[in-house]
Amino acid sequence: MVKGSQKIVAADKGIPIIDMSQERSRVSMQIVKACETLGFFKVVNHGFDRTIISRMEKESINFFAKSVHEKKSVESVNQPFRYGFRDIGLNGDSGEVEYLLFHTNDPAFRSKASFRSAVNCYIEAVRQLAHEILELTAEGLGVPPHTFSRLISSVDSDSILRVNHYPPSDQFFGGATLSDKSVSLTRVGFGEHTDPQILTVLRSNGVGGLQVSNPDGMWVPVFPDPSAFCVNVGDLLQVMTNGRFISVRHRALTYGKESRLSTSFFAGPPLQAMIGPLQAMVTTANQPRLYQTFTWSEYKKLAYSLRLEDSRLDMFRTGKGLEDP
Ligand SMILES: C=C1C[C@]23C[C@@]1(O)CC[C@H]2[C@@]12CC[C@H](O)[C@@](C)(C(=O)O1)[C@H]2[C@@H]3C(=O)O
Ligand SMILES: O=C(O)CCC(=O)C(=O)O
Ligand SMILES: [Fe+2]
Repeated sequence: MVKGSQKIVAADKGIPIIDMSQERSRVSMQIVKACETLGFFKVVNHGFDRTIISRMEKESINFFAKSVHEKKSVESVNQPFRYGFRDIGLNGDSGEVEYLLFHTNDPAFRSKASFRSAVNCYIEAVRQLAHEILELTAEGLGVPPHTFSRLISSVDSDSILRVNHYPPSDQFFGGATLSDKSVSLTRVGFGEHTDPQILTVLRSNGVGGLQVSNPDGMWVPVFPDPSAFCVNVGDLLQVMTNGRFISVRHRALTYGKESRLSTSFFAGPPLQAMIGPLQAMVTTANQPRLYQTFTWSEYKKLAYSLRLEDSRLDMFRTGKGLEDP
């Protein structure tokens, strides 16, 4: 069931599509604007090696076509990095989705060498793309270029790769099937949430399902474009920009006749990194400091103790006790 009365507007309405082959200063200005207005944009002409994408997609399709027993056997001991089926997180969330989660510094899983190699190559390439987007973001904001990117390029950065597979609506994993006429064909694949990290870089096959919430409170379906990457601001970037950027709420629905495959890279900092509003974002009386400073480890622990749809950032607003000295 899809709950809530939030209206849905036309696909891609208000979603910026940024051509990365333009002059650098234009790209960086457009990125900043997109992060301020929606917290979400697509990038095209990004230079990502297409063979890396197609290998990753082919291996993922082969993997998800296996039996559940085989899929479960890839599990590493390194929880929560695993194969998951319907359950999301550890606090009772679920959806019409199965997935693989890897820590990018140790994507250890028991699968064939060609899949492991495809995953490793993809991680390196998508990390570089995230790095480039974060440098452009810093340039657009007029802060030192490595302000954000250094956090994700450190050897101990805590980034995650997630591969999601959403079944077509006639093959839902749980509950009623198409033969039950009273059942809606639209289900929640991945419930509404924000991503806790700095930045997410996502791509999908040509099947739709992703929706983002716009500032008018409408859901905007994201038109699927396998040649583009979708980028969304995460909670930490909202904090570092002192609320100037929006950590966008988003969800994935499943309603089509075909399987949807999405691959997301969640760019996170090292666990002990201190995260707080940048000085440059808190200078004037018009921009009072909105958030406390905390470590990513503290924030992550809180995020993982809550439900998917919970707003965690509110707990780190200033004026909530625990102020910085
Ligand atoms: C319900 C949850 C799943 C999640 C951990 C959490 O407790 C809240 C944040 C969720 C999320 C959303 C973005 C990513 O998909 C994810 C891997 C992340 O870092 O935070 C998931 C977590 C998860 O699936 O374990
Ligand atoms: O599959 C998608 O398009 C969205 C998935 C997502 O939001 C996530 O994995 O955090
Ligand atoms: Fe997400």
